[in-house]
Amino acid sequence: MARYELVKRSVALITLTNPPVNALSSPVRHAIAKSMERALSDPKVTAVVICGENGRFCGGADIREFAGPLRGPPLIPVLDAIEAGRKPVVAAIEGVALGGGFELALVCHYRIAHSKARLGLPEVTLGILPAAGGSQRLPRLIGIPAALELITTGRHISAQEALKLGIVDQVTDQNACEMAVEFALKSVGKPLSSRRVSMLTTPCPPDLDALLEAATMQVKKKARGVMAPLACIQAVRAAATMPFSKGMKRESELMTTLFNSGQAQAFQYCFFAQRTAGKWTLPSGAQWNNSKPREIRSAAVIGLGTMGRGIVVSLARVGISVIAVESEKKLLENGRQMVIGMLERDAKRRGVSASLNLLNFTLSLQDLKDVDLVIEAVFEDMALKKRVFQELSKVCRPTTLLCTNTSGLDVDALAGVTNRPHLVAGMHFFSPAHVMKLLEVVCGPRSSSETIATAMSLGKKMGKVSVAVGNCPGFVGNRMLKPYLDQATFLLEEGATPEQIDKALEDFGFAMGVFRMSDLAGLDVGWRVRKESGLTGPDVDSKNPPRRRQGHRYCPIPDMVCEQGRFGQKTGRGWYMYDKPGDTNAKPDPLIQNLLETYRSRYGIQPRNISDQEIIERCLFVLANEGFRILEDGMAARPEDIDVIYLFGYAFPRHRGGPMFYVSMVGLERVLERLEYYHQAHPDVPHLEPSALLKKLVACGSPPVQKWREYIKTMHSHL
Ligand SMILES: CCCCCCCC/C=C\C=C\CC(=O)SCCNC(=O)CCNC(=O)[C@H](O)C(C)(C)COP(=O)(O)OP(=O)(O)OC[C@H]1O[C@@H](n2cnc3c(N)ncnc32)[C@H](O)[C@@H]1OP(=O)(O)O
Repeated sequence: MARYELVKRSVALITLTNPPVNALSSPVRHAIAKSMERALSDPKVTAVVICGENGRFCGGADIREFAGPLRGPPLIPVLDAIEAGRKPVVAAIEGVALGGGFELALVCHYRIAHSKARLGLPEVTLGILPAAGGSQRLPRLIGIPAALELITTGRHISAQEALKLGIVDQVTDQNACEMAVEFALKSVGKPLSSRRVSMLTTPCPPDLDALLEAATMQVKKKARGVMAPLACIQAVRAAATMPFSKGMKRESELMTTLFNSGQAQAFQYCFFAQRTAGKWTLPSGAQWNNSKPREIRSAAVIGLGTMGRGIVVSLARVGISVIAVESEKKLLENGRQMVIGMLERDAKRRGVSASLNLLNFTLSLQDLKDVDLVIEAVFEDMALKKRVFQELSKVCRPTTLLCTNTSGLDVDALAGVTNRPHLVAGMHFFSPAHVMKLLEVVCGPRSSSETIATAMSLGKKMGKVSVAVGNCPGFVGNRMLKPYLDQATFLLEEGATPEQIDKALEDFGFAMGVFRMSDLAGLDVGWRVRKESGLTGPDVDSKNPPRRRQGHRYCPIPDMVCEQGRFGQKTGRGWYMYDKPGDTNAKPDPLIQNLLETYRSRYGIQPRNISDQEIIERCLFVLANEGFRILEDGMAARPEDIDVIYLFGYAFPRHRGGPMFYVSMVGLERVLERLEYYHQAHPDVPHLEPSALLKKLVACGSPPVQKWREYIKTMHSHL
């Protein structure tokens, strides 16, 4: 777990050896402690260098250990012994020094970093704070403002930025370990007291209170209801106002509170869920580690609407040449200008040059003969998409992969019109596609493992979190969204207002409630889908019987809002009113209030007081209930995949872990009982009926979410 060797006759080289990231697991902590003891007591040793195997210094504490009781030596005394030692210790930082790894570097007397190394204290993103002295040492080393920013955001910084901030002493393009050994030899005999960061006095700005207050306001606004950033601020305050030993005590108290809050578990679950989601499987036995993706050098995107433009940008900025296709000259020109503007702004932000030379624009599908992969992003109309796929089938070489960005149509039906159904898959991006991290990779029954491997790997290359899902209407994300949206509108019928529902969801942790979010996305999109599915429109007899469609309860209020030309922010009116079209400041609209009152009296609905608890339970339990059905149907391989989809595609609050993790924390028994209660009250809403899987899990003693997979027996697994 750590290798000890003597180099240059007098330098003890301690190499952490815990692949893949040299995390500070119990055996590693033990090995560091033993190696340091040996180095400090060996008279031949004059200096020590600590580095990590395989070009990675250290990825921090072993996060998996947080789930159980602490075993092995605690980290803090190990670190204190390094700092207090009488021989100079140099950290040779290659790859990453994160969290506890960064804290390890901070107790070394000198830090040498490779120019490509990245450093940071990402604990806040795991719902905790740097609790091995990081929150106390970093402010002493670089001052309060800079430390506050790094600790509350968890941002990784480059070696160059670390040098500028005074975190590292030297940056090198050469072997950091060899440089550190040379550096260590030169440090022998120099006084160490000023190199012990815990002994430094924190440079304290005169406006400390104002600074901390501003930081508090900022994190409260950015991460509603999240405890960790607030605890980080309190820890930094301790670094500014207390001696080191007292600050360490405060750091530890804050850490204990966070550890027991439940939020830390949710964040840490998210960390592993995100990594688990990349490990896809297909019923054929093909999976992430036995299927080879193809390399994609060139791609085409058909349709330059909002989605198509974002997809072009996502591809071009990772060096893939793109042919963008539109059907009319004006649309093509408009699309070209938008894409170029987006790429230029993106490049400016990242400090690189825009890869405009990778772009080609055309009106003709004939130009797609030689591309490796096509992503179709035309209007959401099956007949149109089928025509495009038939045409592509004729034009593209037989090995070209054909993907669709449909948000819910049958991918296999599209595969069926081509001469290569095995090379067809869905690549469902989320809007705006160059910003949103989620990609649902839709595996049709005929998609080959190579096709799925390629789509997943292309997603990763574009910086997306890709999740493999089965081919069913709405796939995973949008399939679950429908019952959630339905509940929100049923609650309107029953007496709630858009403001009340939004506030309950925002207090739960969503950045935006469902109605505010719908106004942002545009209400016309859902209206068009409802018309196409025969739920509304001139051909539907809305009065006979009222408030029912296709055998189930239906709320026509969203249609009535659209009929008034209220499509959300873009028209300046939606569920809320805005000062002008395009404004984002949502204000309650008396006209909506009026519409709701008129509607209720027309249908003889007596409005009732609805509690926030009912709003949360009905909206979120029904969301998870559909998630259970998706697992039963084999359309998602595991609950982690569903949670990742909701975290990255629908901004589900991370400190709640995702809908499936959330209900597991509420307690499945309670969720079942509440769904039964609501279903009894609303028997015409089938989505409220508890799913068979939920009942089964409760009957089996409500196992933790990581174990649900063992209880899911799907007859027809699609993944
Ligand atoms: C009750 C009071 C308790 C008081 C305790 C007080 C004492 C506290 C002492 C110390 C506390 C320290 C806090 C920490 O250090 S928290 C950890 C901080 N570190 C991080 O957040 C880094 C997390 N990792 C990453 O960001 C990346 O993995 C990275 C290192 C950048 C590498 O990225 P990449 O190359 O893309 O690789 P993957 O992300 O796919 O990871 C590869 C596999 O490694 C696993 N992994 C990564 N980091 C860790 C880790 N820190 N612990 C455990 N496992 C880790 C990851 O899950 C992947 O695994 P697999 O291949 O199985 O999927």
